[in-house]
Amino acid sequence: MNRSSVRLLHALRPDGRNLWMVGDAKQSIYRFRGASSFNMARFGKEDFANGKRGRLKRNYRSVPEIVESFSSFATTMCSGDADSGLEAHRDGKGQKPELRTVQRAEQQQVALADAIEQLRSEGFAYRDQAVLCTGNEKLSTIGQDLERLGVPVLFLGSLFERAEVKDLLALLSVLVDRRAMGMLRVACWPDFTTSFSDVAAIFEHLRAAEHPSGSWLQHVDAIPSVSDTGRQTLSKLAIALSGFDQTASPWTVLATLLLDRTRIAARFGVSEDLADRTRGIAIWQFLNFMRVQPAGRGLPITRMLDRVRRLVRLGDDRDLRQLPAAAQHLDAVRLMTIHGAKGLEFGGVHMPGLNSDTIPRTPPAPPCPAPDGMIAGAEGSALEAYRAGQAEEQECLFYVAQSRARDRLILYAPTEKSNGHSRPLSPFLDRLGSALTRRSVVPARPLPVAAEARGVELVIDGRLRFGAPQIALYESCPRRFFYTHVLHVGGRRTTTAFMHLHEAVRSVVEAVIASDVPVTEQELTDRTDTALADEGLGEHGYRAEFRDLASAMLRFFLSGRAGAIAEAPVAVSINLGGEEILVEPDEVLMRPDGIRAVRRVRTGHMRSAESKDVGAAALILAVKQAYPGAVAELVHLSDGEASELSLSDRELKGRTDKLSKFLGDIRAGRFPAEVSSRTCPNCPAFFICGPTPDGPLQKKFA
Ligand SMILES: Nc1ncnc2c1ncn2[C@@H]1O[C@H](COP(=O)(O)OP(=O)(O)OP(=O)(O)O)[C@@H](O)[C@H]1O
Repeated sequence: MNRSSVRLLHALRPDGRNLWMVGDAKQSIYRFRGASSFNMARFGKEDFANGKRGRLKRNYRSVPEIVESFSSFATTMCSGDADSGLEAHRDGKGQKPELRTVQRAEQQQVALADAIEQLRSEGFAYRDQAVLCTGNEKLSTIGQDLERLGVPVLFLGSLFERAEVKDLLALLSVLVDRRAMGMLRVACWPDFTTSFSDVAAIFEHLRAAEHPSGSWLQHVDAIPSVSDTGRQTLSKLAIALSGFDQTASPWTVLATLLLDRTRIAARFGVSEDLADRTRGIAIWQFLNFMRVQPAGRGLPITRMLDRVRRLVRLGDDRDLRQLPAAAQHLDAVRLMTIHGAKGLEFGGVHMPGLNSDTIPRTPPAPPCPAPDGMIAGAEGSALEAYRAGQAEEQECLFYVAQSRARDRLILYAPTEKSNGHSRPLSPFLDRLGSALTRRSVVPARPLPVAAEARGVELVIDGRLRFGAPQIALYESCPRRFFYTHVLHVGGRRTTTAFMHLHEAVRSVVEAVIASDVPVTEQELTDRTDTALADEGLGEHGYRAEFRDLASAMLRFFLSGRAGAIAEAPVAVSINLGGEEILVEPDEVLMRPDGIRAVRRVRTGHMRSAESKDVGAAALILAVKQAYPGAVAELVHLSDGEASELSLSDRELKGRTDKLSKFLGDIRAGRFPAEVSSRTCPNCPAFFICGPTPDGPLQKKFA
């Protein structure tokens, strides 16, 4: 119930006669669409005066032990009161809710799988058990872990992040990507298994000369250093894709490939394995998505891929997460968000992650809060109202989750962080009173490692050598670093006009640094215009705005050089345990105050971690080594700011140790992905990120 629904009711029935409303303030979890317990509280008073009010006190669903647990919690909730408890209608022969603690996070999923099997042996079918979490990302990980542990789950998750769908996206991308990075995944398909060294040979071949996208498949004999088996498999792939090129329709390509030219769809169709059935459903859902694509200009596959990125970035793929009704009969554990489970009930409910950093969660302040005083019934500023509402909703979520359980409720929490420090339990647990039993469990088996988390068998000839910005990328996502700087396939693909603007500014900056004579105002204007035109922005609808932006950035750049003497920047090589980090300052200035500044110039904005990351540490180390007494500066032209880097000795030591560790991890082939639904859709490797082909990969860096 939100304010709009109250107003609508008012318009329909101003006097409130014959209106009947039922609600549970303790289950108000729809704040994001304006529903709150406040609306319920005033419904029969202010909104429709003189309403009669009653309380429903009997719970028919759960065993008394579980009712006692959430009722005791309810009496302490913001939206509850001393009379919030319920009486159980069922007989009291049930089991108390349990908290099962494990030491480390990865043991939690094993404990969960063990408990699911235990309940099954007690007579609760998989389909009568649910795992509830607050968010889809967590569910996705749990779902994959449970499948690896042999527990069938009913959960699609984000369709485009599912392995079998990514496999298909990667295959389609091979037709439109000149560098064919999708081969990394296609080479892992049972139908087209290709060794890592053969895939690396394809990448090498495509880098050496320009080939129209996908055309190389018709000439596999021309690729040097591919093994005979590799050639045979690639010919099979060429036959499977024959007749299709970069202009093909994605639906036709996949329907033909899956149904006519391979046994892939048939295999999923006849498989008895529940995980295969879910994969089949995901592919069916994906094909349906592809069949109807909005009209537009450009290559259909590229357009579809761009649309997928957009949908995931905006979280607009929600409809595609829904399982079709036909899947509901499958005997598999339900994985749901608490929001998704509202209104449902299960014999056994499992709730992992009962830690203080998970529930209650304190979300960051909203970027655009409602104006103060706008939220009816709220006290304090808009931000305080937001915080209070969030705190209330976290309690409600926990209440809803518990009250889904008919017979068994099992909660889980790890007690140790990955660094060995203790990980506090959720404060909500203490509010369940004596209704909760607690025990710590030690699962007998380990969690099997996921295919994509396995290391890469990297054979490195000589030492490692990376630039400072490259190693900084390893810090933000080791997997992206692997694609970009080890395999050299992850470069930027689609460039926007805005990116061209930055390229134009960059080229003027480089020209200014390279030139010995100071630049006049007129020259700067001319150079800016030429650079913008070279980048294809001369006729752009926003050319005037782009020109203003470029001029402001370049003026700021020149103002930083005023009165300083520019020296030729030299690259500095830092040796770390025999490996090498190369730092190339953009410019070195002797300032009028006699201080030398070694500067890194970027056209964009400064990222929040940039002044403290390992790239910054490498710049400081380079300055210490080659320019004693100088200061290191990060210049960001979009911010109009130059910031001097300062790391305490302790911080610098920490970052240096980190740099050494990263180099060690790279040598050992460790490239875990830093998965985030916010940043991943922007990554060039979004569609291919995952497992790598079998076999060793030879590399030489220095
Ligand atoms: N009078 C009754 N006698 C026996 N069982 C009942 C009765 N009313 C409801 N139940 C059972 O209790 C359970 C909960 O009922 P229902 O789903 O209608 O409640 P609810 O208030 O909508 O629950 P929630 O809001 O928590 O999802 C169901 O299994 C239902 O069959």
